Amino acid sequence: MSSASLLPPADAQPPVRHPDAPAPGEPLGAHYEHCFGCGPGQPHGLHLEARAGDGVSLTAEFTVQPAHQGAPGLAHGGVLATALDETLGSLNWLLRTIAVTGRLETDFVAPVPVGTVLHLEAEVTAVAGRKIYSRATGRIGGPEGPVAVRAEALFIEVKVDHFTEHGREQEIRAAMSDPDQIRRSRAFEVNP
Ligand SMILES: CCCCCCCCCCCC(=O)SCCNC(=O)CCNC(=O)[C@H](O)C(C)(C)COP(=O)(O)OP(=O)(O)OC[C@H]1O[C@@H](n2cnc3c(N)ncnc32)[C@H](O)[C@@H]1OP(=O)(O)O
Repeated sequence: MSSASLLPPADAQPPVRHPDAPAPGEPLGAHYEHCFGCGPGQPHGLHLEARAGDGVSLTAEFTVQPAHQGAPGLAHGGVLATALDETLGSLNWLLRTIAVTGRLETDFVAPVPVGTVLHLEAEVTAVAGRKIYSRATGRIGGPEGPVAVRAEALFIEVKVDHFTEHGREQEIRAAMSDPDQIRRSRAFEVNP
């Protein structure tokens, strides 16, 4: 049961896949090397790998590591929420919109043991102005296995300034002098 703020308003529109979005099956890659969700430069990060699906949908996988435990041998709930957040955030690549999580509601349906591959799928359900509504599920035992976690979210579109104004200066400076980061950020730029 989702809260009222996750129900799209009456004037919401179906999402529109950007013409330059990666083709279905293509990996999306990391949006930032040091992202805890997807970055290759985070030793204990989730190293989540997402692939574009049809429309504004995607799939992703994340293998639960010993560093991700909450209880002995089981994934921490916050880490599972991170996997859902990252998966849902990756949808914005397909819209070519920069957006951050405003609200994330998570159901933990079954425990997820260490060593498990969490098979995630996510889709944008509606867009209303700056508000992007989406949902995701995570399954264990295979892409068709039982649901272990699910989430609904509201992402809010922001400008690149959101990061440059709020982020710590040393990381912002490092990111802005990294040609790969500039290339990834430009992918989001929308022509006026
Ligand atoms: C370079 C490439 C890198 C790309 C980088 C991509 C990173 C992805 C990483 C994974 C995702 C994350 O974890 S992102 C990190 C976690 N999230 C954050 O840090 C966000 C922190 N929060 C904020 O900065 C702010 O609250 C914002 C930007 C979300 C919203 O502030 P704002 O811009 O002033 O907008 P505001 O007017 O308040 O809200 C706009 C509309 O959204 C609604 N709204 C706002 N927040 C909520 C909410 N929590 N629940 C319900 N509704 C909400 C408002 O009612 C309003 O509706 P109406 O009146 O218009 O109807």
